[in-house]
Amino acid sequence: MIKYVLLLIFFFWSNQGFAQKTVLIAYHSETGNTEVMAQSVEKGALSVDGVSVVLKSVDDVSNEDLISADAIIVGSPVYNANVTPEISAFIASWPFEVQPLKDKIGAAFVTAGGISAGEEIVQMNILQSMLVFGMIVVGGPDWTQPFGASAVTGEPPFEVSEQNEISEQFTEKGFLLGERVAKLVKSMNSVVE
Ligand SMILES: Cc1cc2nc3c(=O)[nH]c(=O)nc-3n(C[C@H](O)[C@H](O)[C@H](O)COP(=O)(O)O)c2cc1C
Repeated sequence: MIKYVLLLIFFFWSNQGFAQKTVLIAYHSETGNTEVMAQSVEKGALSVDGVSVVLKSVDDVSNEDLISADAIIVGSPVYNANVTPEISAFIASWPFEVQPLKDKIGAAFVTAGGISAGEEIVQMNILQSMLVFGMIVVGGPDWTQPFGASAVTGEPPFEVSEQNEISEQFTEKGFLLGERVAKLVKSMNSVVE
């Protein structure tokens, strides 16, 4: 009898979403600011028990990383009110045939020199691209960060020093975004076709 109960538990664990979920955080950073935000997003995701987190620069992300992730959070610096060429090329390289990224959770974070000099546009660009891949896009946990997380790095009073000391107000939003995505991914079971 006990054998059948254990078998049943294993069946549910492996098929009904109890297997450990993975959050992939993929970012590009030239001067370190977006990397600092990515680390805050990572801390937030790691604060949720039972979720594994992979943090990588986009140069190191493989198709296998993308396909095996249950959630993908993309971070970009704002360049001329757009994602950087590296993030654009990264998203353009995502596998598309047979929709392998469909129903994965997607989220975005950015860093920008100026206040309202492109952050929301770039967050939305990333989320819009994710929608093309059939992903389920989410923002932060409340109205103060509806499109994900962003940090201002070049305009007073938020200019960062050479140590990339981003204001805690922004890193906290990165943390909350990572935490939200991890909580959501953990609560998702098998997805409807
Ligand atoms: C070519 C270039 C274009 C940029 N364009 C913008 C922009 O349109 N709006 C803005 O707020 N910041 C802009 N910035 C500033 C960066 O977004 C900002 O410094 C960012 O934090 C850099 O991220 P990183 O340190 O991760 O490379 C630009 C920077 C560069 C180098």
